Amino acid sequence: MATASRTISPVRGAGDLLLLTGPMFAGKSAALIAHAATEQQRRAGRDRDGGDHAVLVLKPAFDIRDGADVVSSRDGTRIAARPVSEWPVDATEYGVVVIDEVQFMVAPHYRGDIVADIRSAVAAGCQVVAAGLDTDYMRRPFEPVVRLAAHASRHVRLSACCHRCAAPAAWTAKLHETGCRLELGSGNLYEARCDQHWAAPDQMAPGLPTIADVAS
Ligand SMILES: Nc1ncnc2c1ncn2[C@@H]1O[C@H](COP(=O)(O)OP(=O)(O)O)[C@@H](O)[C@H]1O
Ligand SMILES: Cc1cn([C@H]2C[C@H](O)[C@@H](COP(=O)(O)O)O2)c(=O)[nH]c1=O
Repeated sequence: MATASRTISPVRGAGDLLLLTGPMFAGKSAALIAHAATEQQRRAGRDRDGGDHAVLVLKPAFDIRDGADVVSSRDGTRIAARPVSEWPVDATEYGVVVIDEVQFMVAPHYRGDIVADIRSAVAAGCQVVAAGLDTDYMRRPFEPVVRLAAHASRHVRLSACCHRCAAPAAWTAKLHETGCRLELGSGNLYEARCDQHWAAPDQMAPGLPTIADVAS
């Protein structure tokens, strides 16, 4: 007697886009990694190829902050990722495509239009999860992220804790002006700030204690 095939691969339903935004330190990468890991586990047991073509994790090749081929969160979690500077031709072979730091996917770091690329993947049936900063250190919108919001079936805006008072922080502040809008960095150059404590680099109050200073 013939046994029924255990699975069909790749599993393909209706595509959709989940967008995760917020300032730095808000947990965007942590949420993205958790989502990718859950989908990898769920689909590994279900897909005929053991999940090899289940989840594709992408990051901009420009972002080498924590290693070229990994997405990592400040909470210590990490996941292997493919660095890209254009949309990969095999992306639609995957059921789920997860993308971190989508604000960097613009010229000269990315060839093409990331919003159009993601929309094509969704139209082809991929579940896309994208994370990125919605605003820069001057609170100016990051264009691809704001455009993506118009196409997201779900949009979750996360907040961080203000580095100055621990209140919910919607903004990122840059500690000194360098003249670069796109500049890799972490706590050395940026802080999460609430409405009360956000300031442009040239307006930074010197000597203001951080929550770390207050706690120690
Ligand atoms: N000011 C802060 N506000 C919130 N979380 C912080 C802060 N500073 C450090 N963290 C840590 O950073 C983690 C989130 O980091 P990460 O996932 O890298 O965020 P994002 O990708 O949004 O920058 C939190 O779970 C927490 O452990
Ligand atoms: C505000 C701001 C940030 N960046 C850079 C700094 C980091 O390398 C990333 C954000 O990483 P995270 O995972 O969200 O912490 O973006 C920038 O280039 N320009 C900015 O205005």
